[in-house]
Amino acid sequence: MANEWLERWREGRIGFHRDRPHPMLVNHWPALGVRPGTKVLVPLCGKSLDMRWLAGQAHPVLGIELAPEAIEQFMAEGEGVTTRYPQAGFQVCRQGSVELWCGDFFHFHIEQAAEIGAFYDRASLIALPPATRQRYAFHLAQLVPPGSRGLLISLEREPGDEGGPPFSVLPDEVRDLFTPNFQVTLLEQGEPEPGRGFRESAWALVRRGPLE
Ligand SMILES: C[S@@+](CC[C@H](N)C(=O)[O-])C[C@H]1O[C@@H](n2cnc3c(N)ncnc32)[C@H](O)[C@@H]1O
Repeated sequence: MANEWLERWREGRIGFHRDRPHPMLVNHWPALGVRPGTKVLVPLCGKSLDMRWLAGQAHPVLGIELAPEAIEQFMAEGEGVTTRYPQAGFQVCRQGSVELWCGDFFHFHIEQAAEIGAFYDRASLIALPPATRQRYAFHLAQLVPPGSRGLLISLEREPGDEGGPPFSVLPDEVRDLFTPNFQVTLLEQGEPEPGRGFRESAWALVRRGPLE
């Protein structure tokens, strides 16, 4: 799967990338009540402009992405000085308050996640095949402290369409994956995208404490 993503980036097959901040992020993030200054983890971040939007809301951003092309393009399309340094087996690029770690999300561990207090997933869970999604939900839960809030933007394909990525993740699966460690609230179910048949949905997640 990793090779497929690297190939997609090399060949520029990145139909998932949006050229403006996602409307569900813009509409729902403010109501989550994440304090300005809270660092936001963005797993499987691509070169999403959502990270610039979050930075514009006074959030330091830590994105994790496999493909070096994605990170280089993000930096080239942004403004300001880019610094590069190795950290914990990842190559990190920083521009302003956005730092992008190049490597596998599943190799990013709690010791590196110390300052993280919120998270944002658009098209990350749904980029992963079924067997890996459970691992993703568990790994995310390990990285964020109790009380952390996040926004998840998931996707459903038309009934019977089993293709992917992006994979179809139905609301019951979102609940099953995250309920063990998060409070899960459906915020919005969007309309099917014309011509594509995908339908995105926005979810608020709050990391539970050990006794909740
Ligand atoms: C569907 S794209 C979504 C990107 C971004 N979230 C967005 O909304 O544009 C999924 C991204 O995850 C990256 N990816 C896939 N598996 C990964 C992994 N295990 N660790 C880090 N990045 C990964 C891919 O290279 C790709 O850029």
